Amino acid sequence: MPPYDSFLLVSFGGPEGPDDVIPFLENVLRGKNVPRERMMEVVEHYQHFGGVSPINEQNRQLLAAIKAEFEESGIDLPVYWGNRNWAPYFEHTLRQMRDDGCKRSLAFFTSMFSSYSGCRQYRENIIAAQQAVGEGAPAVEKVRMGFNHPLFIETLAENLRAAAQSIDADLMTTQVLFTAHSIPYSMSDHCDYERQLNEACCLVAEMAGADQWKLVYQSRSGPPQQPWLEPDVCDAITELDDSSPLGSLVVMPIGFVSDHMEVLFDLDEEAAELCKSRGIKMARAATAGVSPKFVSMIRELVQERLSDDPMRRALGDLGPWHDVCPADCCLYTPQRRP
Ligand SMILES: C=CC1=C(C)c2cc3[nH]c(cc4nc(cc5[nH]c(cc1n2)c(C)c5CCC(=O)O)C(CCC(=O)O)=C4C)c(C)c3C=C
Ligand SMILES: [Fe+2]
Ligand SMILES: [Fe+2]
Repeated sequence: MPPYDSFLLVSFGGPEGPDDVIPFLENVLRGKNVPRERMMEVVEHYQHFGGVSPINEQNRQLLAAIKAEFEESGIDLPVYWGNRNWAPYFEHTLRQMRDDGCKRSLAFFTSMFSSYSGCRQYRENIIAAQQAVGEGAPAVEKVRMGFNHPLFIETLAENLRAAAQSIDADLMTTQVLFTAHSIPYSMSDHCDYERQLNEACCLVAEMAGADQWKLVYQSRSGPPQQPWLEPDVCDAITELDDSSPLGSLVVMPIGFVSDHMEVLFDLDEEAAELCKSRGIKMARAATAGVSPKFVSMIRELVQERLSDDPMRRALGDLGPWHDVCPADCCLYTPQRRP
């Protein structure tokens, strides 16, 4: 194998104007069992913010921060960026990389937890793009999942403490809700999504000194008869507040690496409104975004693959995740509508 000669940021993509919203969502939902009405609801969320998702701008900033971090650490790899659902698409990026002479690339996926969507589907997308580019397309290998990396856990623990401080809440007594994207059981049954999420929540809560926490879900898209991971964040707030008034609440979107539309709408609008109507003081903790420790974690995940050193840093009980996905990693057999 040739040595690694480039870095690829692999992400989701988002619309950059009102006319992009429907074609973007059609890309997202291709092959997924999601009713058209749910898609139209999400169209409204995006249009509410002018049809622009913050995710692309966040990825541009992340890429610039990674480039600077590599330069500072003496890592001599050019950086590239490709998306699943919006430009720059993988095919375009891989073609550019081939033209620039890249043969073998290390990729970071903007998903910290294993699932079809965050692991296997990206690998399938990259294979399809390599086939489309044809002869000379670079090989792409992903770095391991970073859900239990000390620098990820430290970043979130700091953000959790800052959110609690912003509403004068004591984390020893305040309810914390960690949220992640809900997925259908047909997906979660074949991956370690829940196990990794629970581990990361435990580690962040322990490091931040948060005693009362719960993992909940958001952004469910499936038809009502299909089971998806629960409870939903708003149902959880209602239930907890009904059983004993919450007073204050900290919500941390642990399943998302940046403040994109799902965070802005489902948490900063919907959950915040619910809390306001119930007199609950709510703070939403920041995502990892481009915080220096998170960028350093990405650099460390790359550096460990460039060296022969088998050392892999990880906190908790699950150990460092695999460098190379096994054949059955994150399978998904969507139940299609008849
Ligand atoms: C069957 C599973 C999923 C459906 C249906 C689904 C619909 C859907 N998702 C978005 C927007 C985003 N989803 C993101 C992450 C994400 N989505 C799923 C699963 C489904 N989404 C998972 C398991 C994950 C986490 C792993 C990952 O891919 O990141 C993100 C974040 C992406 C990022 O890079 O941060 C967005 C944005 C929409 C609009 C949508 C349809 C209604
Ligand atoms: Fe999603
Ligand atoms: Fe996987």
